[in-house]
Amino acid sequence: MRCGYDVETVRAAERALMGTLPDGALMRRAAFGLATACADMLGGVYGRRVVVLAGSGDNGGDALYAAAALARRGAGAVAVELAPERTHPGALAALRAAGGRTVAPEDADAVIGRADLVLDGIVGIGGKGGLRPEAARLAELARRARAAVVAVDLPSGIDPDTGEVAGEAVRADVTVAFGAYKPGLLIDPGAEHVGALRFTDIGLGPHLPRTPALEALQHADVAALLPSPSGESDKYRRGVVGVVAGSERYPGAAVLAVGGALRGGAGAVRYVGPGADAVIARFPETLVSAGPPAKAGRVQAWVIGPGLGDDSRARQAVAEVVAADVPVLIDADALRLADREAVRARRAGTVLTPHAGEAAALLDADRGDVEGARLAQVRRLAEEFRATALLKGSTTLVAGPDGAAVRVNPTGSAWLSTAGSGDVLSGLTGSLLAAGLSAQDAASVGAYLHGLAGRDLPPPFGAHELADRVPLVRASIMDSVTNDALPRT
Ligand SMILES: NC(=O)C1=CN([C@@H]2O[C@H](COP(=O)(O)OP(=O)(O)OC[C@H]3O[C@@H](n4cnc5c(N)ncnc54)[C@H](OP(=O)(O)O)[C@@H]3O)[C@@H](O)[C@H]2O)[C@@H](O)CC1
Ligand SMILES: [K+]
Repeated sequence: MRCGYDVETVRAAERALMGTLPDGALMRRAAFGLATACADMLGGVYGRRVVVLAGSGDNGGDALYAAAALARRGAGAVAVELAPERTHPGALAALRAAGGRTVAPEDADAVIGRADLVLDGIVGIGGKGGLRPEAARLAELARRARAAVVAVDLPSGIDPDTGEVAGEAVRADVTVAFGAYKPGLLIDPGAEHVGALRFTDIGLGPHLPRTPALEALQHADVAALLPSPSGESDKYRRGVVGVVAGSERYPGAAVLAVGGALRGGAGAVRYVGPGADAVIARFPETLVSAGPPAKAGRVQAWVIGPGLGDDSRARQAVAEVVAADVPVLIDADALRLADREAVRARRAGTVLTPHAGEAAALLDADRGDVEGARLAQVRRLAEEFRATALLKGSTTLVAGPDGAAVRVNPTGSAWLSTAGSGDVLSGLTGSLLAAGLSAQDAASVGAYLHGLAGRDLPPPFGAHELADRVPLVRASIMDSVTNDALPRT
C-alpha cells in the first residue's frame, strides 16, 4: 500500500523525529536522496548545468544542499534566489563553497534556458495558495526550457493535502518525496504535475500514524483482497450478481455491465431489463428475467443504472433495488433516480459511481469545482449519502462513509474514458460486492483491475475488450505476487 499523509501529520512526525537527531540531520538525508535522484536522471554529473529555483524555506534548503553535492562532483550550479535576504544560510554557504553562484529572478531567463537540470525548490509543504507572481514566472520558464525538471518534495504550486492547483504550477519530470507521500502527489490535477514519483526515506515511518489520509493499493494488496474460488465453491459462494441495466435505446450498456460482472468472477449473473435478447446473444450463461428486480430471485449484490433511462419501469426498479438488503452499486441514470433518504437509510453496503458531471449534479456544484477539488468532493458525497463513493477520473477516488482513508486508484489512464467503460466497471465491481468484499474494497479493487485492463490493451480499444481483459490482468497480479514470494535461488 502506498500511503499519503497530510501536512499536519507530516509536521508532527518530523518534530518527533527531529527531537532524537542532531540539527540538520533530516535535511542532509533529504538532500542526499535528492542529489542521487538528480545524478540518476542526468546519467552523469560532471560538466552538467544545474539551476536551483530557491525559495526561502527548507524546501529551498534541500535543493541548495543537493546542488552543492552535484557541484562537488563537477556540475556547474546556479541558484535563482526568490528572496535573497532569507535564503537558507547554511545551504547557500554550502553551494558557494562548492563553487556555485547565485542570480536574481530577473536574470533567471538565460540560465534556465541553458540548464540541463532545473531543481524546483521554490516551495514544499509550507506553500500557501497559488504561486506568487515571481514564482509562477519561474515555473513557466522551467516548463518551457529543454532542461529536465526535478521537483523537491512536491511540484511547487500544487496543494500538498488535496492536489488542487490554483494557477501556474511546476511540471516535473521527476518528483522526489521526502519521508511520506503527500495526498496531492497522488490526486489530479496535482498528480499530473508530478512526473515519475520517487521516494527518499528519512526515517519518519515510525512516527507516522497507522491510518493515512489516502491509500493507493498495489498488486500485493489487490491479490490479498481478491476472492479465489476454493474446491467447495458453488455459484452462490462466488456470488450471484443482479444487473439492472440497458433500455430499448441502450441495450449495449446491459451487455457491457453483464460482461464486467462475468469476467469479474461472478458465479452467475441475473439480468433484469429490456436488453435480454442482446445479453443472451453475447452471454448465453446469463439468467434473464422479465419481471421487476424484486421478483428476479436470489442475488448477493445488485448493480443498477447503466443505460437504464428514466421511464416509470426504471424508477420502480431503482426504488426496489435501493430497498434490497444486499449490497448495491448505483451508477449512471440510477444516480439521478435514487432517493437520497432511501440510500442514506440502507444498511448493506452501497457504492455510488459518478463521473465528475454526475457528482456535480448530486452535490449541486459545478463540474469544474468537482474536478478541481476531487478529494473534498468525494468525501462530501460519501458523507451526504452515507455510502461509498467512487469518483471516476484519471485518478479515481474511493471514499467510505466512515472517515477511513480515501483510496486513490493508481492504474488509471486517459484511454479508459471511452464509451461503455463505466458500464464494465459497474459490473466488475458488482461481482466483487457479490463475492463478499466490503463496499470500499470492491470499489477500489474494481477500479484497479479496470485500470490495469485498460493499460494492458493497445489503444484505442472498445469497452467490451476491457471486460475480456480482466481475467488476464487478474492472473498477472496473482503471478507477480506468487513469484515475489518464491525464495530466490
Ligand atoms: N517534513 C520533513 O520531515 C522534512 C521537510 N523538509 C523540507 O522542508 C520543506 C518544508 O519547509 P518549510 O516549512 O520551510 O516550508 P517551504 O515548503 O520551504 O515553504 C516556505 C517558503 O515558501 C514561500 N511560500 C509560501 N507560499 C508561497 C506561494 N504561494 N508562492 C511562493 N512562495 C510561497 C514562503 O515565503 P514566505 O511566506 O516566508 O514569504 C517560504 O519562503 C519540505 O517540503 C521539505 O522540502 C526536509 O528538509 C527534511 C524533512
Ligand atoms: K518544490
